Amino acid sequence: MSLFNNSTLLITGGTGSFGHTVLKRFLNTDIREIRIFSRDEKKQDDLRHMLQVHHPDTASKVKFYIGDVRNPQSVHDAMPGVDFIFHAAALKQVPSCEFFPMEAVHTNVEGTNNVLHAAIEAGVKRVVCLSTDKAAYPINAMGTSKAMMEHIVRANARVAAERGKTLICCTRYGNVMCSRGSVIPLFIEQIKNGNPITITNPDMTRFLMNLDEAVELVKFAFEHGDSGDLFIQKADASTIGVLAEAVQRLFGNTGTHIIGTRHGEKLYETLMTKEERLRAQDMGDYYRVSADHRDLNYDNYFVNGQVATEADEAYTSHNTKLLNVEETVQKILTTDYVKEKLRRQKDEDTCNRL
Ligand SMILES: O=c1ccn([C@@H]2O[C@H](COP(=O)(O)OP(=O)(O)O[C@H]3O[C@H](CO)[C@H](O)[C@H](O)[C@H]3O)[C@@H](O)[C@H]2O)c(=O)[nH]1
Repeated sequence: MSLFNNSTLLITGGTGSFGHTVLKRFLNTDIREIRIFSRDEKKQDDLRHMLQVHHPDTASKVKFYIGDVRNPQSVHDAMPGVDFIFHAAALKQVPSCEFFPMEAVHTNVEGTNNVLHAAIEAGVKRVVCLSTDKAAYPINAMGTSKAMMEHIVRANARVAAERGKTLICCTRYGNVMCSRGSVIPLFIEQIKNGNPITITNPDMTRFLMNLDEAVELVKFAFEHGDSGDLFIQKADASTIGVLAEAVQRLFGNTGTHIIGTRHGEKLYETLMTKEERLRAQDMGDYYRVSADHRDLNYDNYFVNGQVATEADEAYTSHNTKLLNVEETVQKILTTDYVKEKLRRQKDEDTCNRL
């Protein structure tokens, strides 16, 4: 019997890549209902049809709610009967949030607050919120809004823990390979169209994760999280130059074109700050960073002597293991997206030969 036995799971932003992967993982379990909450009726309709075609026996477990995390009433209306929430709804594109930062505030900051207030009010048992490495030492609007989201998670977790019903925690992960709007699908399309691939800066590094790993992290947080915890998955990284070569090795070389760093981009990402690293608990494949459970009466927590406040180094995509081209090829081959694109390419090649 799983932890989800006979329960209802709500996924905000449920029609995205993360939601699809959660459905793939949980649909055939003893879960009672998966509730998809999102804004776009077309994406919901596409998902509904996909379920009808590929999962006719279990499709009825999935229920669709049109709404927007920005709208507290729509969030409230989706809550009755919910046991657990994976909060994935977000604006996540760095350049677009730079141009429209208030939109990031509305969705990532206010939207998260709406979800957590509604969850606490409805007595939801557990909520896992999804954050990003861009929230650690943020320099762009998207990362800053996600950093604020993490603070809102901790503040609401504290209130919820006092009331004793809802456990709220958070996960933070790096780039999810082949998620919507990300660089690997762009490189593949550019190659397929015979164009050079556009590289911002070949020396930039990014943590690489696949969608299954992202879901695994959320599941780990769900199973092991205490109130206000932040969970981080250990991950390898690669430079964008190496990533580009790996994609070219699989799909062909149509040349490269350097376009320069985009608005708000960092040379490398930080998954865990120096301050968090000092108090992180190593849990094998994951780190747990517990919330500071003191209240505002600091006199009660007086400690003699000097207390260290930071580790020597943050955990970054520059100082984690950097994959070489072959290792990056193997890593990107773990994604369904790349496997499917290669299979189609092979079919097209066979057709052309006939
Ligand atoms: O034409 C391009 C576009 C991007 N890149 C580089 O490729 C890397 C990855 O770019 P993505 O656009 O895929 O990802 P970002 O690091 O910008 O992160 C974005 O995509 C992630 C998904 O993996 C998360 O959603 C994240 O929140 C979101 O900001 C970056 O170093 C970027 O500079 C290029 O070289 N050429």
